Amino acid sequence: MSTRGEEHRFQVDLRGVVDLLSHHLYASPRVFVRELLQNATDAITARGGDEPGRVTIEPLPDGALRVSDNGIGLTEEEVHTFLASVGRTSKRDELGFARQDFLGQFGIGLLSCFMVADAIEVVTRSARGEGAVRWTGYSDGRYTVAAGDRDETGTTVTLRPRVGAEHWLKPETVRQLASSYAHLLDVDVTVSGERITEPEAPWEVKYDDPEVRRTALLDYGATLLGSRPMEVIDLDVPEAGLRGVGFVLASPAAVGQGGHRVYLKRMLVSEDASKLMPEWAFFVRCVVDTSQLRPTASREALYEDDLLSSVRESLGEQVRTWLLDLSANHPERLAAFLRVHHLGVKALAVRDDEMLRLVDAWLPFETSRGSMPLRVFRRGLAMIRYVETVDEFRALAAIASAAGTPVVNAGYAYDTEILERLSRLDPDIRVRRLDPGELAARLEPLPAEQEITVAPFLETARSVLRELECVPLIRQFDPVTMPALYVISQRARTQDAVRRGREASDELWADVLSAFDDVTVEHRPELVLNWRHPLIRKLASYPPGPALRHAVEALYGQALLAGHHPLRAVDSAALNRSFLALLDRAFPSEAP
Ligand SMILES: Nc1ncnc2c1ncn2[C@@H]1O[C@H](COP(=O)(O)OP(=O)(O)OP(=O)(O)O)[C@@H](O)[C@H]1O
Repeated sequence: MSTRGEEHRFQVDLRGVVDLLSHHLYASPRVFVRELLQNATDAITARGGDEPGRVTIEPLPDGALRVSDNGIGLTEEEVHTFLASVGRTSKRDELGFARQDFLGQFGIGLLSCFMVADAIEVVTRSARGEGAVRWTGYSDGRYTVAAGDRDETGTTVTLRPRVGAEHWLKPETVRQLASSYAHLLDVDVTVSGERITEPEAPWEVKYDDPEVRRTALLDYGATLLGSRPMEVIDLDVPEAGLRGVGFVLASPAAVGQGGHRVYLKRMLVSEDASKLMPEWAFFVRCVVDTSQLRPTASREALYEDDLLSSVRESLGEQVRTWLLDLSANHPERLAAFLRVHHLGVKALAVRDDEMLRLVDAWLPFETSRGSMPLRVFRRGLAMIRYVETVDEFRALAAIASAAGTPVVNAGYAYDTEILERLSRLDPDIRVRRLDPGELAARLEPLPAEQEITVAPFLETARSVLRELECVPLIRQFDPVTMPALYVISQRARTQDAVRRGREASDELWADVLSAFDDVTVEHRPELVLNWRHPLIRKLASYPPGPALRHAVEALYGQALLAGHHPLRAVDSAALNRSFLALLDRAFPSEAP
């Protein structure tokens, strides 16, 4: 037996290959139009010279489609080599890399025509001389070569539709596909005699007035996006031969949603390309043309390589620069931007320090000092305090601010995470959730001699509130319009939760939970009565008795309601009881 066996060649079954392409490579048969156009433009590039490139697309009355170019053409030998072997291409160098001038590189593009055609006829005449050649390939793998009938250099490809795929070759379909793929090509492309190519990419058109250019580009964005974008950003990455524009959407977008329109050497690759921009720039939709990025084999997406990742970085940088320029020179436009995209920007600020900085400097937060960016709010404060719910903010903002403890309302999505991350911008920034208990402790007590005079009233209040598991305090605070404030400290809240859990659970759990219940110290919610309120002063001078007890219950209920605290059954009962009793006192007898 010889060590070196007989050599054989692979037999490739064309039907299997086409099946593979149509089911696993291309998303839709529509790409055959692009592959034909790409081959034609590559051939025009290969020919060079001064003659303007022309591609003529003609849907024929019998349902066939004819695509002609005045490119370099093929000799008979090349026809055998390139058209009849899968994976052969004239556009790769010896090392297998795609040559700079062409987009084709795999030698499979023409096969995509078999998704819509049973037969492909190529009539070609090479610029290198020789006569014209006619090659006809069939989807079952046969092909024929004969002398062709063609005088000018170039190639004509004719597709005869396969049964069921006729609609792909219809004039309207072809026109629409060709113009979507090829409208930016710098060769002349016509469909049924109508020119579909534009002389220049919209972002390359020169204008004397930058405002006129901006308006024209925004109009262009409107036609692409279906609604007018709010801003347009020029994009330029020379090392990737990339130029284009980014449109800032005028309505809120979600992170990771919607892609970009990418042209490769002016041929559309994708209307929905992802990964071109960093994730945080979710509010931008790009339209770019690049000469250096690589397409995937289907040419429907960009190949993820080092160049793409450096492009992404540099585009992100350009959007950042634009944002910084906006904040420095057009604050009103930045404000408009944030009004639309604040939620997305906040979502990113939780992960991206640059966005965090932007939020800190520019995004208005609701605070007890009014609506302002955090950077302004925290000026001169050793500690940023926030409350976690909108209700808590409504209840505490005025008091906190009067007590010299300004607070931020962190009751909306991402607020707490953003606040807790602020120290990443500056390690000196300290942030803490406001504990209402701590706030109560900061309210001003009464002078000692006054304390003594209010002692009897406080005693009545204590006995009324004991049943409601609450303790009274008297302090003087602003706003004077607030008679009483219900305060539940974080520790009281925890203790309360444990107790409620224990009541609702079985014995075993009750034992487990009681281990957490620090019985040695009672942390009760507090009802802080405001000495500055005239009603409280009046009540303090009142003799103890049922009227005073009902007044305390009513104040308790009102404070719960004002702070949007949940009402337990006992709380509602106290509120009802006091309300009716006080009404009854207001109308002691029948009307005269
Ligand atoms: N219109 C044309 N004019 C001249 N040569 C052509 C034309 N169409 C195809 N060819 C030749 O046929 C070869 C194979 O074309 P095909 O479209 O299958 O692959 P490709 O363009 O080389 O690569 P890709 O698979 O990436 O498109 C090309 O390399 C080219 O040499």
